[in-house]
Amino acid sequence: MSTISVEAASVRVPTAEGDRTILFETTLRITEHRVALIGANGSGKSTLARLLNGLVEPTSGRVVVDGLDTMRDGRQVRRKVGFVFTDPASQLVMPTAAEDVALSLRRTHPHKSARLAAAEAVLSDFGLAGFGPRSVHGLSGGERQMLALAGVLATGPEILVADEPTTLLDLSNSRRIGDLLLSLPQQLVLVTHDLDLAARCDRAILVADGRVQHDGDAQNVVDHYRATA
Ligand SMILES: Nc1ncnc2c1ncn2[C@@H]1O[C@H](COP(=O)(O)OP(=O)(O)OP(=O)(O)O)[C@@H](O)[C@H]1O
Repeated sequence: MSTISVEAASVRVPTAEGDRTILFETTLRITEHRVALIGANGSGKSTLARLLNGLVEPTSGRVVVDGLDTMRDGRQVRRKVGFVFTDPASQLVMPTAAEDVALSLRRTHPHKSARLAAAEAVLSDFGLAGFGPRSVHGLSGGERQMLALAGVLATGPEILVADEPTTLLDLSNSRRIGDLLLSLPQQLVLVTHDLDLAARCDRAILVADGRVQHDGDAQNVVDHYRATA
């Protein structure tokens, strides 16, 4: 597994009332396979998750993934750390399912015909066999989320950061995607309000008011959150 180091990182953002700190000086070392970020709405989970692949840059401190600094080595970090958004519409940019996955395969498959064939294989791996020609807009929420996940994983990331990837899904799709995420060989950092899913991770980090409030064995942290929320 990779080592993700958050070193005294804080995030401040400008607001109409002046600068506001949304993540206070935070230090974490993540080496576990599956780590959940949990906590109330607006506590800072997404901000922390976005720091890990450079989508958000620390105002002070730094974030280092296997020796790569997210600010200095942003491109390499983003190649290593894939990010799945809550709303798949944020990342499905091509008209059809096959073209969308093919876009992720540009680097590994420079020739178009081989790329489209590889995209069909990826779709099939994710239970979307035959979906290639379909418009991404005509897919169900679960199918779209699966496609977004397939597209990110097709880029070959070593680490996957997923920000509430099951929130928009019905019970059955949310279970399906949750199970899939936890079964991935990649290291996973999962922002979630699904505490049962969080408890199945190797470690959970509870964020409250821009600070890490509790950190450790996932079941213990989830139990603590349930008892105190
Ligand atoms: N760019 C920004 N400018 C101003 N405020 C921001 C910005 N990004 C985040 N915030 C604020 O920082 C706080 C933490 O946001 P964040 O999205 O990290 O929370 P979260 O724990 O992921 O919440 P949720 O569970 O609701 O998704 C919120 O109050 C949010 O409004």
